[in-house]
Amino acid sequence: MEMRAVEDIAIGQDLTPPLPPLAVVLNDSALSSHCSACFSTLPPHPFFPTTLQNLSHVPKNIPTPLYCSPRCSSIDSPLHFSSGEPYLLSLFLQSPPATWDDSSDLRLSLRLLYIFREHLKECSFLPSFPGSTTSERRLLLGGKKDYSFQQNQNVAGPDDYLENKEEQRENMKSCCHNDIVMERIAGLMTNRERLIFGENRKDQFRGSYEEDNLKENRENREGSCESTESVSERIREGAELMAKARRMCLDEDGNVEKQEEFVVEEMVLCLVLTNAVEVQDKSGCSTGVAVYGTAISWINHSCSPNACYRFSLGLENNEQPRLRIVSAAKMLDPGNGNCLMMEGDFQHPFSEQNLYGPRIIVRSIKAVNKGEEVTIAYTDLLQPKEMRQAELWLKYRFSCRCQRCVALPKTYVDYALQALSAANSDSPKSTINKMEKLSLNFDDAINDYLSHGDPKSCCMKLEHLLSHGQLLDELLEPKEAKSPPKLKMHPFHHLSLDAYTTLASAYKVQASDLLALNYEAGSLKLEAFNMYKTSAAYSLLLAGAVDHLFMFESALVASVANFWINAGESLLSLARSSLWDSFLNPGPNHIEFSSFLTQKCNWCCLTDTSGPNLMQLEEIKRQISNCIANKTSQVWGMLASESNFLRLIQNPIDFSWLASAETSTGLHLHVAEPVVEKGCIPLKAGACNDEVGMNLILLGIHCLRYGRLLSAICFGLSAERTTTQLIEFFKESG
Ligand SMILES: C[S@@+](CC[C@H](N)C(=O)[O-])C[C@H]1O[C@@H](n2cnc3c(N)ncnc32)[C@H](O)[C@@H]1O
Repeated sequence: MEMRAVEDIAIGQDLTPPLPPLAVVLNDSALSSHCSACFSTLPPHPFFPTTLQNLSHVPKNIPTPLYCSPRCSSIDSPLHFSSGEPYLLSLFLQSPPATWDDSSDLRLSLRLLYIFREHLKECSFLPSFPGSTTSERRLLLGGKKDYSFQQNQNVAGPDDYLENKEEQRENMKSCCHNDIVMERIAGLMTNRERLIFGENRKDQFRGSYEEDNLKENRENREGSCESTESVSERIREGAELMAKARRMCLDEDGNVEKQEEFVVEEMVLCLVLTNAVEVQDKSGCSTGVAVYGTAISWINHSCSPNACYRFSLGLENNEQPRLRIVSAAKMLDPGNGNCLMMEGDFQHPFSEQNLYGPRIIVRSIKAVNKGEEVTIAYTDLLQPKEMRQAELWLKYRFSCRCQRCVALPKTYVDYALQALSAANSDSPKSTINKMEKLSLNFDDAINDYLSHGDPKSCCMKLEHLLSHGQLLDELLEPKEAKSPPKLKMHPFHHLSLDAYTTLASAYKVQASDLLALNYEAGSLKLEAFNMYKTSAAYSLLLAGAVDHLFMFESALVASVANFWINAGESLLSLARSSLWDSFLNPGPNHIEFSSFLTQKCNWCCLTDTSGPNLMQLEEIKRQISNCIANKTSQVWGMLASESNFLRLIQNPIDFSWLASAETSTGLHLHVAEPVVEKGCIPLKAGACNDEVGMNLILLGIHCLRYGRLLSAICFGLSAERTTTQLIEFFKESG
């Protein structure tokens, strides 16, 4: 299945109304901070579950879902208890499973399994799924006696189907050897066979591949043989836990036989692994996981997608668009009733409460023609091709054949994400080995910060790796101690991009740790100030490097928007910091800050409060990025001064200097010439006589504005702050 546009659609438009999930759960870590029904942040006195179930059966001392209102509690808690979720949480706590570190996918699967069975009991006939409807019905309802269904006495319950346990098992097995039943439940693909057994029986790779792609696909698949086993082991362990939880919920002992098969649980778990999307809050942090209906779950992946999605927690008052995508099958045959039933018409038992859970909205990030396939990204698009392919194969068992993946030679972006600088003169084979080791060394350095809370060691190691491309064991015995540092990791390499993200955060943490230590000590203040500076510089470098790649791959818009916003906030926080008082007199803190935000920039539409008209997007983008380039050239020297690595970067926005750094070693990295117009007219500085500080503020405002403009493309104008809101924001944070 795939989804197509029903009409021509411009960039930055919603393709769906906000669609409610079939089922949704919070991550384990968000259970105590967010409402389990609507995902909003919990109030100081949250509400507990109101349940219809017999509470005496529910295990004690397990995390309880909390709610923002009695209404949310009454919507969600019956499902929480009926599905067996509390028992799964208790099993998780008693003996944490080896292959699952968070229970959310398993709890989501339990909820879906319950919902599917409720739905089947309420329908006198199954929706027109292709294939044997009877076997699907038998498969899902043929489980053990389920007391939670007793309320529906007037419809056929599971017991009416199969009383005998052996018969149930045999029936499940036979159902599962029916291809069609294995493939889908409620129209959603389970992918169970491929996930558990590796290759599909039908060779999905047969076809018109170019030789190179065939070879590469084979290598990716061979490389993941071992991981196929670990994936199936994980599914098996998860399904067993689900089965135990369901049996405990049914007032049984929860024992399962050693060789028992948990086919139904496996199918629903595989459906979750194949279709679930990670729910994120406004700041991009993952809060939970959800499965949506076919309108969303039938959207395929591309590494250069034309759409993205966002979540909406409240009711959006503005006019809601209709569904502007349909399945390819329906597009070809609009009268096809089978398809009609499958497209968004599946109603779960809680459908009257259509406000349940965070709703999803799909949005175009490129212009889409009528009839064109609508695609989204299942993976991080800032990974090079081989990494994306390996991840997609591991998680979904398909080889992506999108335009970006089949391009020969590779696209510029994929080339750049793996490029080494010309200073590297090793043979290709030793380069591959070295890169593998380097990658481990980067992971190790980042781990110092993330797992061991040691930002200082992390920064030291990462900067050394970035500027020398030298393995850490070489670091102990420097071979070329006297030679000047050379830029060996390319600034666009994916490891470099990861490193900038970590460095921006680790320097900021170090600075606040220092200030917390002793705010009054002058030397510490200076050190902290320098760390804030370096952190802002890394944020700017990250935004500049990804913006360069964005010029060649417009699907990177969501990432680049985020990086510009972070850079803007980081630069403005630096400019607003009271630490300036110690080193600059008078510092930019003395400037009437809001006057900067309200002044009109002569070269771009900085103070356009009505929000950008997306039709003029290209022009606005060009103007703002010119201002950014201009201001950057005036502050970069100051920002980069404390880091050996950053001093090697001549300009973090305009990378034309790299072309000359690429010497004669056979690597010809094409570096685009950025469109930079000189002579951005400075805003009127008012009483300010500190040029650096003023430029820093102007740069920060432009970065923020540019990031918000790009973010409006992916997430809508509501995500874009007006100038007035910006002033409020900085008044609060100042
Ligand atoms: C969420 S579903 C997408 C809809 C799916 N095509 C269907 O028929 O229901 C995810 C599954 O679709 C398939 N898929 C998605 N994108 C694909 C792509 N670019 N190439 C091949 N298969 C893809 C994979 O089997 C994947 O596990």
